[in-house]
Amino acid sequence: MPDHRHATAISAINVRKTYGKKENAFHALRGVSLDIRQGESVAIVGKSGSGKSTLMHVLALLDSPDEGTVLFGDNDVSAMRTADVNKMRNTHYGFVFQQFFLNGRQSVLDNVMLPLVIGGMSPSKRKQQARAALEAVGLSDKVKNRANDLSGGQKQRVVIARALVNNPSIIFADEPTGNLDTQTGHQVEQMLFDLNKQKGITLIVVTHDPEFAARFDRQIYLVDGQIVSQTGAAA
Ligand SMILES: Nc1ncnc2c1ncn2[C@@H]1O[C@H](COP(=O)(O)OP(=O)(O)OP(=O)(O)O)[C@@H](O)[C@H]1O
Repeated sequence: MPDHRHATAISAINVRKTYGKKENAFHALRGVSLDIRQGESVAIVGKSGSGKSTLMHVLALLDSPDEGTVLFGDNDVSAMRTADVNKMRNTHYGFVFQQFFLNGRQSVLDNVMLPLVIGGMSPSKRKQQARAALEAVGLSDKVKNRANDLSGGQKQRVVIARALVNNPSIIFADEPTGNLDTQTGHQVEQMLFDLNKQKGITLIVVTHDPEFAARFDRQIYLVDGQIVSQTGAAA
């Protein structure tokens, strides 16, 4: 068996991203290169406007760079067709993003099943997988509740269950504890690290919180769209 523990999960090579044109152009990423190993936990940190979310979106294949490339394993994403990129993202990635809201009027189960509906899985199989994901985040008793009728921390656990439901190899999270009180935030943090350590899921997180960032294998600091330093045991 090949040893995948130190294999590269994602690479960015000289990635540049500019918003707007001419005198309104804003260079959000100015030549970012990095490798993230399978099973690694990485925090992307930096001031507001430094390019954290832009980098996350590019790595997560939700946005494409203007220059440079992203590799997912051995796949050069810039050479792939959009439909294949979408399929790869849907199969391998899980998202804990604030802009991917839950549908408050739908049941918890329906919300968690959504990525599998998009992936075309059969109804009985997707129900089974969604229940397993909800069990993993301790919400088996809320399967039938409307998502609106949950606390903030429970909602975030539903979002994590939805991120987990396709058994992803990577989870991307943008400020996953941003709207939560300290104690609930710590529970959500712990849940993400447990998935990283126990299931070997690569974890890539944007955060403003220095204490949270310090718990990752590596911290990547962005200033004005460039990586200025990397710290941590894995740096
Ligand atoms: N769609 C867009 N159009 C124009 N400018 C944009 C767009 N998206 C982001 N920007 C600009 O690019 C820069 C980087 O934005 P980004 O969201 O990546 O920063 P961030 O480090 O995640 O910030 P925050 O911590 O405030 O979320 C910012 O100055 C922002 O104004």
